[in-house]
Amino acid sequence: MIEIKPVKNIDAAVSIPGSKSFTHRILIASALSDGLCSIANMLESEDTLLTLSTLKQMGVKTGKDKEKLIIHGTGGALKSPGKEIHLGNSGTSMRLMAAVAALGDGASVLTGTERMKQRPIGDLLEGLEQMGISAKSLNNNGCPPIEIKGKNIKGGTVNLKCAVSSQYLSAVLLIAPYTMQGLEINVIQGPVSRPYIDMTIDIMNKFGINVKRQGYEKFQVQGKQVYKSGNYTVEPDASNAGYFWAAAAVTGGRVKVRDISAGSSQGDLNLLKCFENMGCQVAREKDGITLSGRPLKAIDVDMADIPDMVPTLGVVAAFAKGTTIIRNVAHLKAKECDRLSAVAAELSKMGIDAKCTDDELIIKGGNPNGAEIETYDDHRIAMCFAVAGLKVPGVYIKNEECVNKSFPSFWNVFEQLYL
Ligand SMILES: O=C(O)C1=C[C@@H](OP(=O)(O)O)[C@@H](O)[C@H](O)C1
Ligand SMILES: C=C(OP(=O)(O)O)C(=O)O
Repeated sequence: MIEIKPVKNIDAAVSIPGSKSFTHRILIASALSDGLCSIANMLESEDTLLTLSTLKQMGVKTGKDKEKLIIHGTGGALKSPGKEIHLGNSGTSMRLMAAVAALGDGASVLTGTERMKQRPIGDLLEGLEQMGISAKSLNNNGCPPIEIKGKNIKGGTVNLKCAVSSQYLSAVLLIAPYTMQGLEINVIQGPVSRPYIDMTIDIMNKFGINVKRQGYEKFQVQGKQVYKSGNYTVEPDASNAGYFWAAAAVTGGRVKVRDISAGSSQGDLNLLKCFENMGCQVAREKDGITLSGRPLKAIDVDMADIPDMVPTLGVVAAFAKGTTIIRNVAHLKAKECDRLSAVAAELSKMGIDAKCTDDELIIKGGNPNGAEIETYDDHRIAMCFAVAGLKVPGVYIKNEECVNKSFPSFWNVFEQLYL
């Protein structure tokens, strides 16, 4: 357990490690590419290392060139690992690698933590089956462990439900170039978390693959193609930058996150718009983005597209004047923990009137008190409640090492707020 000490007059500039979502995608596209790829500034965290080690177990060779990771592309010819693959509680690894495993030469079994065994994947398995892949939930409950058997994937038309997770669509898109007939994907529910689909297509384009699309409803990719190898640099993680802008918002200070660009396809940058609507000032510059805190007022906001920023905004809302309503976020119940209940419970411990419905979080701003915060083994709960402790004495974060999932250096960067 770690105690967070309050701090006044924050005026800091911080650097954030590479994006988790881009790292997963670049690792996969590189592994399936036609030659040598180099990756600079990749995120080395629990989750991204799970994706990398799974690729290695599927026969992908890697090396190092100074700080860069080198990946020898396989052209899409993967071998099946021959033993169960553990993907921890990394939903992105589980969903994306479920599709990639179909390129293996035999069966692959993917599993994870007890929580992962409760996180749904059935709609993706149905989609994979429509492409001619055998995809089974081994406990017949639409959750991991799963068994995938593919090889020469037929492709064709897939009707995909993406009301629970956009990762199902990203997964199917990423292997679409490796199908025989190409793929036409019709999204028949959702999608939630839409910017992650744009990020997937962004990476596919950078690796030389064209995706035809009609909004978020229909996607077409030609078959029998291979990703082009090249050199890639991972941009800083916008979701993890959010905690540092939140620190400025809550304390009335100023924090610059270096090297993050307002033009990025990372949807979580839209958290900044929420903070502006709450009264903060944002300067989007060439070398980074700075947020200056001001007196906060409540907002009414739809966060379906940026689920990972809900806990962050929830904590900031506890310090705002009025009642904040965060709408259309049912998918938060299927994350590392049930994040709607977790945020409401921990804010309540801090003396804040906070409650959730099936798809909303409702927070009445006030004067939070200190508390021992339960983190539910969820990195984002640990990081966003740490922000509250910058303003309120007596905030303790339990199991603080759970930040390793996406941001192992979080506590070191956090300390820079005290300099
Ligand atoms: O594709 C991705 O990289 C992600 C998609 C989102 O999940 P959902 O689409 O399940 O909401 C997000 O919560 C997760 O952290 C990363
Ligand atoms: C939901 C998250 O990750 P994943 O789905 O990859 O476990 C997250 O990082 O907040």
